[in-house]
Formats: sequence, structure tokens, C-alpha cells
Amino acid sequence: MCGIVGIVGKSPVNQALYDALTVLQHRGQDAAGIVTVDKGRFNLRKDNGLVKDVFHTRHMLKLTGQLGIGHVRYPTAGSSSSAEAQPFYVNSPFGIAFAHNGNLTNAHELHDEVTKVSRRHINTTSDSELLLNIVAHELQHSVGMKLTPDEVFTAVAAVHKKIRGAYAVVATIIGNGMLAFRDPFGIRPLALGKRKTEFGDEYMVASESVALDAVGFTFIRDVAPGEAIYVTEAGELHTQQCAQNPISSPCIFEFVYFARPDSFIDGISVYASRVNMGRKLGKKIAREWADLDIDVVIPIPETSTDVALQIAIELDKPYRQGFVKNRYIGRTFIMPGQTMRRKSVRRKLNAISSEFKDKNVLLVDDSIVRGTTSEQIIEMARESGAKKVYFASAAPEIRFPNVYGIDMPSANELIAYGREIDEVSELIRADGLIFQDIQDLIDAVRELNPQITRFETSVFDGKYITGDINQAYLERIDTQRNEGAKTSGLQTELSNLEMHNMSNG
Ligand SMILES: O=P(O)(O)OC[C@H]1O[C@H](OP(=O)(O)OP(=O)(O)O)[C@H](O)[C@@H]1O
Ligand SMILES: NC(=O)CC[C@H](N)C(=O)O
Ligand SMILES: [Mg+2]
Repeated sequence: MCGIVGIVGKSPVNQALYDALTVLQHRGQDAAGIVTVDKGRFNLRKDNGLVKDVFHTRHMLKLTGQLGIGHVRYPTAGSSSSAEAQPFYVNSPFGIAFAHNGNLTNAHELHDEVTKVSRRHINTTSDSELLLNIVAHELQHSVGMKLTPDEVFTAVAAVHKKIRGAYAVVATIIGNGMLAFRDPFGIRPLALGKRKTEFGDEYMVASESVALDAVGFTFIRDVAPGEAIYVTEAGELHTQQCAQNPISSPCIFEFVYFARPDSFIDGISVYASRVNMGRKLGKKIAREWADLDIDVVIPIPETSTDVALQIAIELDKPYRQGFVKNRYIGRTFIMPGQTMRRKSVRRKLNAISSEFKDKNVLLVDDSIVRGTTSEQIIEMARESGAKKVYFASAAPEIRFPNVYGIDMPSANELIAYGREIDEVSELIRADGLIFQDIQDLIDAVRELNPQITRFETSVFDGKYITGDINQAYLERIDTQRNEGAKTSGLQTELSNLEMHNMSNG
């Protein structure tokens, strides 16, 4: 998952973009970037690293201008090279800088079209650079130096027809304004906000509403699936539905893991959805494990805490913080390699022995993906003297690869792939393992906005909402992006030109 943000302001936007990216950091820890527009020029700073490490005072001082966009990256295509950090740039038409959250599922076909038909140069292996060039190609049909909202929306409508997959996008177009749009299924989130100033209204889009809160913008609404938002440099807001058959189908994994609990996505409080997940899973545990002697419920920080507390309430058992999280280590699941992820679990979490000694503990996590966390945490609980260690997952078994912006390209790497629950339980060495039912997960989220009739749930049921995913595609992404490919160098570290990028020095 990546995080994107864009602001058309009435005063310098560099600090607000930076602050917004820091609260979107949980969506991508690999690279960060900001582009601002000032006097008809782009100022760009992007590099691998966390927001606080990428932007130093000397960069911030150069990021002048009242319009800009930003990105935090978690790679799902191409490599982790700094050359694939976003925003990306093309010089024609007008000069466009661009940031994307999601993953295109027809990138392979699009590459041929962009290079051979449009004769555009693609300098990286990132699907986002391709998407930028498709947007640029469609905007090329406009006339004159000032885009009309109609021309912008016609271009977005044409882009929707060409591309498949998940995309929430923000772009700045020199001399014109800021464009943002969301795919026709609304798989990835995008929120729109506004701030009133004495000089007029400022507009902002961001992956999560929490970014609006952090910089003092008021949430207006979610960008609708398929909709485009165009804000001119002067601050006029234009919106239009640009997709033919938009059907809201948000990614359910945003609610399980990705998003911050204080965000609202498509009218749903992420926090409330997690409390609901805890309520439903707690009831299932009470039903199916009635004879189990659980002494205490312990969350695996950080994302599962809201779920675990509600499970403890349902079971009428004490809730204790048995693990302390090192606040200086980021999320382990979105780290780029399995070696790094494995090492980080113990550096990140440490047990408070007294909470485990001679107790039967129920550990709760939001999800079990590769099993990296659960296996090590159960071992830590036992080392701390736990008698029995039971494990509950707020999400169902994850058995299918993700193709929409979550880096789970290979079924073989998923611990529940091809395995029954008791086999997974044995592998992670739990005394008992229980998963949320898929329908309960859907209900937990949907109850908070019944207008949404379906969710993107492919990692649990293998039903890919865009309808274009076949075995050949899954095999291709597996070969390109599985652990072996990443470590054997098949995914070459590009050291290509980082054009228009401020250096580290
Ligand atoms: O089965 P795995 O492959 O280990 O993946 C699942 C784990 O990874 C995530 O935690 P993470 O450390 O990324 O972030 P968090 O602090 O938000 O829980 C998630 O919350 C689970 O704990
Ligand atoms: N997680 C994402 O949204 C990734 C965006 C894009 N596919 C990239 O790899 O840079
Ligand atoms: Mg976790």
C-alpha cells in the first residue's frame, strides 16, 4: 500500500505535505517524495527511506510553492530502487508530476502500447510510471495551454478504459492545477478535504482522512469510485464521474490491517470496524472454544489491540498488554524482504514475562499472512512461561495472492495456502488456532455503511473483483516478485537517472 497526498493551497504547502506524509507513513516505509510547483517549475525531492530521513531542512526550504503532491511507497511492482520512488515526472504535455497508490493488472500489455504506439520512454519497471504516461498521452489531446475541466475529465475517462487494477492517483499539471482520481471499483481509498483561509478555499486529497485531520483540513467526502477531482491553480474545484460502471468495492484489508484506526474510509470508521471484528470473533471463540481455560487475552501490537480488547470483553476475561512495542521499529509486514521481516519481529516486540508465567494465554492478531509474526510471538510467550498459547486471527485464512497494491505476490509464501487450520496451528506451534469467518469479517465492516454492497476480498476467497486475473497472470507476478526473485537479483536494483531530483548532499 502506498500513501498519497495533494494540496492546492493559498500559502506554501511544503510543511503540510510533509506532516500529511508522516501520518500516512504506515502505508509505505520504503521511499518518500514531494513535488511542489512554483513559478512554472517543479521542485522535487524523493529518495528511499522514511519521511523524517528523506526530507532535511535544506530540502524543505527548496520545496517552495502553493501547490504540491507527496507519496510514501511500499513497492508492489518493479524494484525498491530510489529511481522508482514517487512522484514521477513527464515533461509533456505541460509538465506533470504524479503519485499512485495501487497496482495495475494489465501493466504488461500497457507497456507495449505506451512504448510502441505512443512512442513514450519508460525509464523504470514501475507500473506507476506507465500509468503517468498513459494519463499524459490522454491529456495530449487537449488544445491550448489551459486545460478545461471537460478536457481533463475526458482524459480520465479514456484512462479508465485502458487500464485495469487498483489505482488512487494524484497529479499536478504545470500551469493548470491538481488532478486526482480513483479506480471504478474504489479499491484503494481517497478522501477530499477543504480548509477556508482569508485568501480563499484550499483543497486537499489524501489516502486516508487522518492526513486531513493532521494538517487542519475538514473532511468533505470520499472521492467516489471512478470519480475525478480537478482543482485549478486558482483553487476552483471541479468533480465528475468518469467511469462507465463504477461499483464501490473497497479493499477489506484496509480495515483489517492497512489503515490507521482513526481514519474513515468510504464512510466507515476503521476503528469501529475493528471493534466489530473483535465482537464477532469473540462470539465465535465463546461458541467453539467454550471448554477452553483462557486466563488472559493479549494483543500483538499494534494493529490488533482494538480487536483484542473487544474479544476480552466478549469473553469476560482480563485484557493485558503482554508485549511492549519498540516505537522506533516500523511495521514488519510491509518491509521488503523476509529476512528483514523475521529479524524485526524480536527487535520490535518484547514480552513482559509476568503476564505469561503459568497462564493460558489467548494471543490476538489482526491477520496471519506469512506467519512470521505469529510463529515468533508464540515462541516468546512460551519462553516467558505460558502454559498454553492459543491464537486468534481477526481476518480469515489468507490463501490467495494480492494483485491490487499489497505485496503478497506468491501463494506459496502464504502460510495458510494449501493447508488446513490445524496444519497452520502446528506450524506456528499454537495449542489452538481460530480464524474469523469471511462473512463475519464482511459484516463487521459493512454494518457501518450498508450502502456498500461488496468488498474486494480476493486474498481470502480468490475472487478478483476486476475480472481480469487468470492463472498466467498470477504465475507471472509470482516469478517476478517472489522472495527468491527479490534476493537473487532478478529484480535488478536500477541505478538509472534520477532526473530533476535534489541530491542527498
Ligand atoms: O503473518 P505475518 O506475515 O507476520 O503478517 C501479519 C502481521 O504483520 C502485521 O504487523 P506489522 O508488524 O506489519 O504492523 P503493526 O505494528 O501495525 O501490527 C500484522 O498486524 C500482523 O501482525
Ligand atoms: N503499494 C502501492 O500502492 C505501490 C504503488 C506502485 N505499484 C509501486 O510499486 O510503486
Ligand atoms: Mg501486527
